[in-house]
Amino acid sequence: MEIFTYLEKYDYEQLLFCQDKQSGLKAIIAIHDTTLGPALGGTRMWTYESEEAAIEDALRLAKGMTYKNAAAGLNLGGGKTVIIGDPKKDKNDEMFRAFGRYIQGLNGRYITAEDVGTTVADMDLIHEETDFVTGISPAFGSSGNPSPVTAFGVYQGMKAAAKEAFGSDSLEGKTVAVQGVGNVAYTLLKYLHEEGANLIVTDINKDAVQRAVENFGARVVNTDEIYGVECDIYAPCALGAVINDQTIPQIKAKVIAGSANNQLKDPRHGDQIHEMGIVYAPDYVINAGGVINVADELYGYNRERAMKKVEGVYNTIEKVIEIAKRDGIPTYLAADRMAEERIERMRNSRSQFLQNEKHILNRRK
Ligand SMILES: NC(=O)C1=CN([C@@H]2O[C@H](COP(=O)(O)OP(=O)(O)OC[C@H]3O[C@@H](n4cnc5c(N)ncnc54)[C@H](O)[C@@H]3O)[C@@H](O)[C@H]2O)C=CC1
Ligand SMILES: CC(C)CC(=O)C(=O)O
Repeated sequence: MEIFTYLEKYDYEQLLFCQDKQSGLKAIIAIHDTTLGPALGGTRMWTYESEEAAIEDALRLAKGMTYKNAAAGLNLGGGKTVIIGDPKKDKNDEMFRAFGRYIQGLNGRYITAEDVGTTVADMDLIHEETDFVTGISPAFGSSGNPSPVTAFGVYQGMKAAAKEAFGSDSLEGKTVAVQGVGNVAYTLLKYLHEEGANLIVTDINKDAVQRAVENFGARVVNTDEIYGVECDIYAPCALGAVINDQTIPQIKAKVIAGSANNQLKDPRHGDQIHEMGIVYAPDYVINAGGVINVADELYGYNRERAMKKVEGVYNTIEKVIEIAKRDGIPTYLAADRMAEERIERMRNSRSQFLQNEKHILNRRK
């Protein structure tokens, strides 16, 4: 990859490589756009096939955060970190402390939180070195683990998409195929089970699948069978690029609504599912609950206020569907337009993000 060509093409502001030999830290922080405010996005720890794959993931995820935060109405820009390593084997306290110092060095241009492979305990270690971290332990006045709140937002967005596809937002009796039964999906399954949905699940982790069977009566399928199962709603809740040339011909669902980031392998896959009449709830709109929740920490965290805002994911999905119908475009494009228009309006009145006391996480103390 020609890095500067890529950065220029998609208008990235900054890409940082952070290395600490002692702890084994190899982190990549990507800051896409800070027009709306400091870049807020989680830290993913993953075993990447190559350094190039890690860079690409950081860049794609950071751009996704710009759009997510803009579409959610947050005054925040987009950034993301990936740490190269196995979250089950390669973590140590010094690694997250070293990473925290790198974040501190950015002086508020980037604020982090959890993502796949990182936990509240990891955020607490980062917090030893910097205040520019959210989703730390509630004992610090923080919001804690964002995953259950992300799940609540996905549940709301799924209902709004179901309303469009089936004429009612009730999920009772609907069959939902959930791919990945991790932190977000587990709580999502709980909401769906409580509403009387039939559940089909898959995961590479057998224990995770077993929990879903025991607690929610879910039926299990193999990981490669989930795309083609008979269902009303397909909920991708594992990793990205799952809507692609191989999977699209198998999909029987009328709605795609799940938490995974970057679900479309390429934009043209969004066009294809639109042509098939599938109601697609754009990933970064439906999964914004977590970031809406952690962003509330900037105002002194208030759980009730945060949950009220997350409930708004229902209305945002409705709005995206409305724009798509009005303009005769797929929902992924409608969401992009909505986000880009908001950023453009702000860009016209202010350019680069400038640190001020509003962005310092001192009010939660
Ligand atoms: N945690 C959060 O608050 C947010 C998460 N997301 C996105 O939602 C997705 C899930 O996040 P979490 O639940 O936090 O992650 P997680 O790591 O807890 O769960 C992911 C699950 O997917 C499973 N998995 C991995 N590869 C698979 C495959 N090929 N087939 C089936 N299952 C597979 C894993 O075993 C794991 O159980 C990710 O894409 C994440 O970026 C997006 C917004 C916020
Ligand atoms: C997990 C969130 C708090 C932020 C994030 O990185 C995301 O929404 O993908």
